[in-house]
Amino acid sequence: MRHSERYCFIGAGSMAEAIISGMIANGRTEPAMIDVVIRSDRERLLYLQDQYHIHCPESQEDAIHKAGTVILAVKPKDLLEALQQWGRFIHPHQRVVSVIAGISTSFIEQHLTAGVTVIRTMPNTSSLIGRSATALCGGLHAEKEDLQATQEDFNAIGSTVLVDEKDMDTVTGLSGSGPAYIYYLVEALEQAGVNEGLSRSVARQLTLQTLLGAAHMLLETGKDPTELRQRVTSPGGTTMVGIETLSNHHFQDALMSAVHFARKRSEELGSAFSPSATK
Ligand SMILES: NC(=O)C1=CN([C@@H]2O[C@H](COP(=O)(O)OP(=O)(O)OC[C@H]3O[C@@H](n4cnc5c(N)ncnc54)[C@H](OP(=O)(O)O)[C@@H]3O)[C@@H](O)[C@H]2O)C=CC1
Ligand SMILES: O=C(O)[C@@H]1CCC=N1
Repeated sequence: MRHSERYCFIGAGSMAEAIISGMIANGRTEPAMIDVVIRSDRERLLYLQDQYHIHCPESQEDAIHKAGTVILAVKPKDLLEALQQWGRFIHPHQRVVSVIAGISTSFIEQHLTAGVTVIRTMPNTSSLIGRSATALCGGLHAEKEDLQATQEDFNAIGSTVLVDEKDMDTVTGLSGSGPAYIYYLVEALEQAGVNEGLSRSVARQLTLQTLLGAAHMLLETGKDPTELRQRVTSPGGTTMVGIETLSNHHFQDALMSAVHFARKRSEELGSAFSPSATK
């Protein structure tokens, strides 16, 4: 016997909600097939049940036990407690999918019954609207069908790519945290427009459509970003001055450092949870 179609989320925060919302909206599963296990925040559970009409389990232990896929969606610092609290209800016929930054599949495997399939993923909050960029890798017991099924789950909320586990920290620094870098950029562009005299609503509309248009240009033309940038940059024109100014402020270095240090932070989060940590 392999997996049931039920999903059980351990953790009811922003990432759990983003995935639940995306999976329901995209028809990957039905609200009645989803349970959420909480630590203490009953109001949050009631909110999710009200908002998404997800299942209301009689017992949290049962909800975990009956699921085919158990999704670990707690903060790294809460993982050990969550595994100690709920891990004993997880059995080897289930698939455990972690969305937790920094934590290795081997650490999770070590704290579950021997043989449980563990998949490590790194989605992002754009899951909420079906636009996540998710990378994933399998642990020791993950078979091709487990990776395929998890890819199908996450394809319902965006795109997926399989990577080696050694690359998961980089992925976390790039596309896990990435939406925040883009929002930061948008804040600055919008504010720049306001500083130069535009109304906030006009500045926002122009910024967002520029962002959207550039993303679609990259996706739909398949052209290299350097080529597309050069096409905007007329010799002696405005863009040239803008790009020079960004370069003088080490704009690209700043982004590369952001990804580098976010990756290191992901590694640090994980190093507190090495597989040798006591069971
Ligand atoms: N936010 C993001 O953009 C992304 C986050 N992630 C990863 O997703 C994970 C969750 O992040 P996020 O959703 O932002 O965090 P939140 O703090 O929003 O949610 C964490 C949830 O876990 C619950 N929780 C903690 N301990 C337990 C427990 N023992 N049993 C059941 N539930 C428990 C918390 O409940 P309570 O409120 O009671 O503490 C809370 O509902 C993190 O590991 C993060 O690395 C991955 C990709 C992107
Ligand atoms: O900031 C964090 O730690 C999480 C992981 C990736 C995005 N948010």
